[in-house]
Amino acid sequence: MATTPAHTALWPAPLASGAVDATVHVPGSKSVTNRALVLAALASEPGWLRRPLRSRDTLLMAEALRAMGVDIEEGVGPDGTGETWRVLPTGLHGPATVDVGNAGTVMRFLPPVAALADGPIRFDGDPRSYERPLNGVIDALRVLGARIDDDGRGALPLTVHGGGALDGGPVEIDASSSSQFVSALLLSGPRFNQGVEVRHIGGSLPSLPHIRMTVDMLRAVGAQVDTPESGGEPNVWRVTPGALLGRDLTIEPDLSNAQPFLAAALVTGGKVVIPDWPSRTTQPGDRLREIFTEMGGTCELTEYGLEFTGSGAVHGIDVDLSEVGELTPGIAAVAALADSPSTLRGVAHLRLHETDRLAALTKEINELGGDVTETADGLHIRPRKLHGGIFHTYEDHRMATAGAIIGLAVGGVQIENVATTAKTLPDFPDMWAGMLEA
Ligand SMILES: O=C(O)C1=C[C@@H](OP(=O)(O)O)[C@@H](O)[C@H](O)C1
Ligand SMILES: C=C(OP(=O)(O)O)C(=O)O
Repeated sequence: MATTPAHTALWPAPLASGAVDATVHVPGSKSVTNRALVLAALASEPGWLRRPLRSRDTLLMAEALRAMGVDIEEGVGPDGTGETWRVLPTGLHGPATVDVGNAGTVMRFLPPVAALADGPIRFDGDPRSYERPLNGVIDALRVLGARIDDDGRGALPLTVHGGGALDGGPVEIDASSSSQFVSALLLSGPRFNQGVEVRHIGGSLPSLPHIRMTVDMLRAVGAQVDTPESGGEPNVWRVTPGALLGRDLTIEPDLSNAQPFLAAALVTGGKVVIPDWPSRTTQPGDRLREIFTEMGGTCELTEYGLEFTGSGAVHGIDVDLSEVGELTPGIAAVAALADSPSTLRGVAHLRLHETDRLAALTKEINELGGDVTETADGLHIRPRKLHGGIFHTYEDHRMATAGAIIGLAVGGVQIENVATTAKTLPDFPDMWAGMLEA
């Protein structure tokens, strides 16, 4: 059960005075930015990231790579159009210390990179990072030839004793607690002497679109990857050793961070346009077009972006979210305001995210008068008339944005520590106010 944290600053979530009608420019994807940084750091030539996300998770990733010797210059692009990061992969060096904060992508993607460095890399992070599973990465790296000092719990803190190279080869892991274990091994795989063959042997694997994102981005920088989808065995991914190209990559908007704004259109019966919504993407947030349509909206994807319109009615939904777990808090918030019950399934692994999201959503929605129960792998949400109160966020950015969605429709909701949105969307309070003023 999530315990109630001490109150920090309270942010009065704005109540919508009517239907929203806004265009919201959403910053770059966390998942794409952090993969792009890792791949550029492992490449054999310089690369560029255009419109990267600047948030706690991505700045921690950049800082960690810099600590290992990678040169990352942040600036404005050659054509003057927005922010561009230039990555100069100048070798991976230790000793170094990496602060992972509470970023799953940093704590999972970087130990394999550290194994390629020429000295010890110490990993530490927020208290919650000690509780998030890392055993799949630690055990696999040992099988692949790395030396790691940890305290035996399969979690942070730890030191990877980089030896300048790693054998690589075949490895079996149970990635049912996080798809990031698979992504982590694949991302560095081209740089292992024998490449890598990752075989998942546990229960069902969550967040498959994020593994597809890893594979697509590896292929885009020249790696050869065999996957279950490309005719390989189920649950087996193979990466051939080889040099990676430096690319000039424009980062897509973060579609999971578009979620609260789309939800605002849904719950107020308004309209929100998200420019630059990609026509083809591996981001899980793309599933919102279908999920929020089933919950009462309509959407149109044009060359300009996504236009999403609420009908005024909000319906409950019965949905398996195993592929798109990070969307759960926002869907739960909308479901709490719906005209019929919802069942959200397939997301037991959310107990291991920034906080135990199933416990936290249940507790916080119920404290506003809701009727939510936890199941083994999700939530039952029976909408009831809600009232104001403090919505605790447990240092979870998606709890904060979920609370803001409820606050649009329920007066007197106060979000504790809205600043925690800085993990992936530092401008959230201003963007939210801007949407309501538009
Ligand atoms: O690889 C990624 O970028 C992510 C994978 C998913 O992790 P899990 O598989 O641990 O849920 C997702 O929830 C997280 O927000 C980002
Ligand atoms: C689970 C999430 O993050 P992380 O990358 O820290 O796992 C998330 O952003 O919802």
